[in-house]
Amino acid sequence: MLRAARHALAPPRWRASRRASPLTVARPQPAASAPMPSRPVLAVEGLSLAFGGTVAFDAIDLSVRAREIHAVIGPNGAGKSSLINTISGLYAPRAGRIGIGGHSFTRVPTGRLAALGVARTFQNLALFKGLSVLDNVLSGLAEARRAGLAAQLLGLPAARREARAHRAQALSVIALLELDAHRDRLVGSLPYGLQKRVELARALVARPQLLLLDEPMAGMSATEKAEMSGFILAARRSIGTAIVLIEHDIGVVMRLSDRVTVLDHGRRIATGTPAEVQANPAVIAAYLGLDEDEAADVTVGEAA
Ligand SMILES: Nc1ncnc2c1ncn2[C@@H]1O[C@H](COP(=O)(O)OP(=O)(O)OP(=O)(O)O)[C@@H](O)[C@H]1O
Repeated sequence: MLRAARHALAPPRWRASRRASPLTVARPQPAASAPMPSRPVLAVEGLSLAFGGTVAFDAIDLSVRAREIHAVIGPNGAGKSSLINTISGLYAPRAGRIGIGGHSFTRVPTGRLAALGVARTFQNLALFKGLSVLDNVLSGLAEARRAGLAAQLLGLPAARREARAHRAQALSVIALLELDAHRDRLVGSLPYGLQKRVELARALVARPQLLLLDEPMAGMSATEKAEMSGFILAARRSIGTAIVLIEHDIGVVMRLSDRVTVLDHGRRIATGTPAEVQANPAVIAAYLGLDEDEAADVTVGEAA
């Protein structure tokens, strides 16, 4: 029986023909035409994590360049979320190092993430539902606030200047993500797709060098996914942010990403361009539950 059944990654049409690669997705436009600088903003080396006896991932290398959109994909339980959670300091790895912007850590200090230029979103929404869109976006600048509480309460000039600058920054990202019309609405009153967009706005407001997106399109309709993909590209274009993207929709991944890393059972089995990865027998095998010889026999469609 195909193991694909356990993979939420494979849309039904991929399973229809055993001879069609689940990764065969036309790529309408290259995601990035500009040459990329070589220095990575994220350099993960030999990273391993276990929960007691359960290995979440092992000996993972991952390098993300400035302005790159780098997807991390893999079947359920492959270790994707655990990897992002470790990169953002929520979990302590048992081995390996994480380099961020010239600093190297065995465990990333979560309290310094914003200062390191890293922002993230979560698989499940983590917004202040009783606050407006604007206030939620402003909360993404809480760690950037320099004026002390007393200065803010007393309305001292430095605190007022900072508040004005932060508001302008928040309004600019709200405009970028086309949330202007909803600016003063309570987040809890918005449809789910818009709440995910607010979460993206909050992550972007501090203009991070590196953005970690854990399933930003989960639960979205095809139209909402297309919109969100456009906003992710706009963020990269306008802010220059490098993005690590965990996403189950392979079509989205293939269209958006510059490079893709594939995990399976906690191991990295491939890294390459979308075209390289979708032609890789080990990747096809992981998705279809075939051995590599069988996978080599699977028809792989051409990437544009
Ligand atoms: N907090 C935890 N405690 C114990 N085991 C965990 C924990 N989080 C993850 N795991 C285990 O680590 C492995 C990797 O899980 P992880 O959630 O990172 O995979 P994933 O690729 O993100 O899966 P999915 O696509 O379903 O979200 C799995 O075996 C999972 O059961």
